[in-house]
Amino acid sequence: MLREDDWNVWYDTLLRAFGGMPEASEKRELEGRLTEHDRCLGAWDDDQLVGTSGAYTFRITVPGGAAVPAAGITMVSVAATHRRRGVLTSMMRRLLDDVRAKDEPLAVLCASEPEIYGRFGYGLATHRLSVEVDTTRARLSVPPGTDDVRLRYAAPAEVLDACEAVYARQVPRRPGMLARQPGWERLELLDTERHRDGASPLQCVVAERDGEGVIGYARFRVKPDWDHSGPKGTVLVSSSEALDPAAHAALWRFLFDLDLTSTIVARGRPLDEPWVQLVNDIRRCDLRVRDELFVRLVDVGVALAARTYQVPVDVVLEVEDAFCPWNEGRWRLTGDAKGASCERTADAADLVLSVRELGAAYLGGVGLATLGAAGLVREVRQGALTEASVAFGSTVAPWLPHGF
Ligand SMILES: CC(=O)SCCNC(=O)CCNC(=O)[C@H](O)C(C)(C)COP(=O)(O)OP(=O)(O)OC[C@H]1O[C@@H](n2cnc3c(N)ncnc32)[C@H](O)[C@@H]1OP(=O)(O)O
Repeated sequence: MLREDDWNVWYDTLLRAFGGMPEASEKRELEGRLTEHDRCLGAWDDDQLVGTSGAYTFRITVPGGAAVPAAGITMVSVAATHRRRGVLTSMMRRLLDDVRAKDEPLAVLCASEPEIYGRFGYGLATHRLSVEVDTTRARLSVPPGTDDVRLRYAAPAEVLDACEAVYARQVPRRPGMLARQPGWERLELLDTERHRDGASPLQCVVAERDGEGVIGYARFRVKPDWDHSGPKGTVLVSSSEALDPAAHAALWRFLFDLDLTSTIVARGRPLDEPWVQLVNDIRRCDLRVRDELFVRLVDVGVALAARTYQVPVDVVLEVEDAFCPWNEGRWRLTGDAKGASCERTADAADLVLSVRELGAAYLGGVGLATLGAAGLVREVRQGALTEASVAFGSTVAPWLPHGF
């Protein structure tokens, strides 16, 4: 529990661990408001604060569309003077015990470094696509209906509610997305000098169709540049959502065609980004995959029963979980596209795996068969790995549009 008086020293301790750059006052103020002070931890050495961490009370979309309670572990730092003495380990112990006590079946986080959290049972469940497109060469062939979509510029704050309505309709459609908590929409509009990094203020274009209102939006900045051969500006895309293929194509064609620019940079797109299928020259897009969301099943039975499965599945999982031993043992998972149950069983195991692999596969973005091929899932009953892998899959790539 963080006392109001401790907030500034707590936040400064956190910032110092990330290099000590000061935050713009509007960002600091917003972070202060979004932080759940009753879920923050501090580690103290006498009167010296040497560790910070906390949790947000989220709901995350899982395959099938349910919004499942998940603790968003965040703001983890240990003072460099006290590193590698187990401070993070003791804070994670406390955090996960608290998550369990609150009956949240999942803990999720974005890692500063991917190596840190596997030891605590977090598996890498979603990835993000980063692109740097040479728009002097890459062009989009758009689907029918694209020209019926109207685009207009709008001040980002003025159309925020309409954009949020689009966002809210996307949340149940894609595993990994977080139901927006009050206040979080303001993060999307933060526009400090640090955010701009030499580019323009945040701009917004909304997509509309007669009778339907706003059906998509793109927020971006433009960084102008010129050399001896002419203009070579960059479009920096910060967020974009669209409700249908035509709106998506219209927005991205606009971004590709902006005058005086020759590059689009977008850092956090879903792996199944549709415009990638429309581009004439994929080699000009420089697609890179990065880690995004790590998932930890805190209550294996509740978590596995909360999602649905692409095809009927009946499998006994033997789960290893040294850090949260209450999950260890055998679980019978029975489910299909309508629902599932997951109960303890004394039956023989079909698959043996650690809770980390279960977390990686949970949102349907990483195949159990892929993990099995890496030697991380052991198949005891022949055929069980393929059956379970197909059932756990998702037709939509899981994705988290923003970090936390
Ligand atoms: C969700 C988030 O908020 S992500 C942000 C994480 N924070 C940062 O990256 C800020 C800068 N770094 C730090 O503050 C710290 O170095 C932390 C928080 C990453 C680690 O804190 P520590 O107290 O040093 O970790 P702790 O001593 O509990 O280490 C536990 C184990 O993890 C390992 N470990 C810890 N950090 C790292 C790392 N960055 N890379 C690789 N291994 C690591 C330790 O070596 C140790 O391994 P061992 O058990 O085999 O000996």
